[in-house]
Amino acid sequence: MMKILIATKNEGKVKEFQSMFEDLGHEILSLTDIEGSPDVEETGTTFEENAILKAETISQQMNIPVIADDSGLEIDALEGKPGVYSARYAGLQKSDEDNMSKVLAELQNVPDTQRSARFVCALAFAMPNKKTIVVNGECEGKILREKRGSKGFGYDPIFYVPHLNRSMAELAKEEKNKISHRAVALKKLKNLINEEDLLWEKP
Ligand SMILES: O=c1nc[nH]c2c1ncn2[C@H]1C[C@H](O)[C@@H](COP(=O)(O)OP(=O)(O)OP(=O)(O)O)O1
Ligand SMILES: [Mg+2]
Repeated sequence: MMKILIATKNEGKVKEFQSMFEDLGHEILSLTDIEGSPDVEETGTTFEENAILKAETISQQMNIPVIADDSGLEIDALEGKPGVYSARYAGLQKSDEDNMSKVLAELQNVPDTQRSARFVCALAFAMPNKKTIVVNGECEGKILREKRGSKGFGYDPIFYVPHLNRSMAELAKEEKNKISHRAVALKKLKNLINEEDLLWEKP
């Protein structure tokens, strides 16, 4: 078993990573376990840039392998917004409720046929003295007219998953962790890590 540090302070992400790494039997730590850990400023303009920034900063500081996740919601009717600014869309207090209210208000007059959106996730895996690996995942859906469900985190209650006919917040965690942008990206990362024998024993 290995300890893997996820460079995030988002409890929702931590839970999902813990659950998705269960099969490999690794212990998942996050910045919420480390007192006084720094908040890495997300100065990038793409998910990839921010994921690399978070992973490399923490990996260099702690001298251990680190995975960072930068993710968000792209809404076509808003030309891709909130995008990389998803967490702070309604302000620096980073409130999921305020962010969802802002999106719902902005889409009030947008018809059902034009409410397409996707969750996007970039994962960066930074190791001391090795080249950082970056992978991406997406999950397509539509923005609902009101919140539905109470599972998950972030924008999940207003994100409708057409092929499951439920909102992301109505899915059991096992269901979300099969189809989410984060799950798609993590699967690619696990494959790369195994292929290149980078870190941990093969499952
Ligand atoms: O599966 C998801 N379900 C719903 N919403 C989601 C999801 N994945 C990302 N999101 C939203 C939450 C937040 O508004 C933004 C991530 O922002 P992002 O900067 O990557 O994360 P964060 O600031 O919460 O934590 P941290 O930077 O410490 O990892 O996208
Ligand atoms: Mg952030």
